Amino acid sequence: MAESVHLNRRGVLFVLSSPSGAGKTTISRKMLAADPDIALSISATTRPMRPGETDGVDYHFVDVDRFKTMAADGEFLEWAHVFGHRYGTPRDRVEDLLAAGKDVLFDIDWQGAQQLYQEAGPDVVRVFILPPTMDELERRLRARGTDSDEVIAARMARAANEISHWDGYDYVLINDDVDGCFDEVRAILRAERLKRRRQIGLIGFARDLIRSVPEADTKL
Ligand SMILES: Nc1ncnc2c1ncn2[C@@H]1O[C@H](COP(=O)(O)OP(=O)(O)OP(=O)(O)O)[C@@H](O)[C@H]1O
Ligand SMILES: Nc1nc2c(ncn2[C@@H]2O[C@H](COP(=O)(O)O)[C@@H](O)[C@H]2O)c(=O)[nH]1
Repeated sequence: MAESVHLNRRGVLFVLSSPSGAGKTTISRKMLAADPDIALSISATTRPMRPGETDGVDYHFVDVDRFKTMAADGEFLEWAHVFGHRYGTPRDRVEDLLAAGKDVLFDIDWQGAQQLYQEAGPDVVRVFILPPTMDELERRLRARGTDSDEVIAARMARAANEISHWDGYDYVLINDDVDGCFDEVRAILRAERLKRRRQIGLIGFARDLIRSVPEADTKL
């Protein structure tokens, strides 16, 4: 049997953004459950914890002073104000995951996606998730049952602004059906992992293959 070949590859920084309620947390959870090679970047936030959330799992819940210190100390890869609170991506966890050979999943808004792209360029893959309609977006926010009417109104008011950044993304999906959208997200990740520029040592591997043919005609 032929020897199997394994090339290492650069990790993917996989960003999911959407207006609040379109379903990125739902899709993220499915991805993490289905794929041991990708792990979640756990953001720090100053927003209050929701029922069902766990500190250190869903977010690191910190107060404003702590957040400001972390930002001043350069602990964030990116951070932004969203819905009147601060949210940021701690640098250490992302670097540790990449060093361990994992891909990293980010559930962040368009401001974070832009900053991350400035930091890490083509290692970043940006996916934007749209709701099928704005009525359905509001229905999902209400059905989630985690936010007051006031919070839901603020999120709906901001949704159009968030959607207006759709063209800053590499892929745009409509989350009509969760399973269908999840399949599309997985297909994107699978294809992105195979991209030539992510394969470390591919140039040398191809060159050695060519050189291993003594009489090779490499001229066109
Ligand atoms: N395709 C879908 N059809 C119906 N309901 C959905 C679909 N996708 C997600 N939902 C539901 O919509 C609600 C909002 O989804 P979710 O919390 O994943 O949104 P989100 O984009 O992560 O929001 P936020 O930015 O506020 O965290 C949840 O109750 C989820 O179960
Ligand atoms: N720029 C960043 N945006 C983030 C980060 N973590 C989460 N988010 C985004 O905030 C909103 C609201 O999230 P919610 O959990 O309060 O509903 C949503 O769009 C998230 O994607 C972050 O570290 N940086």
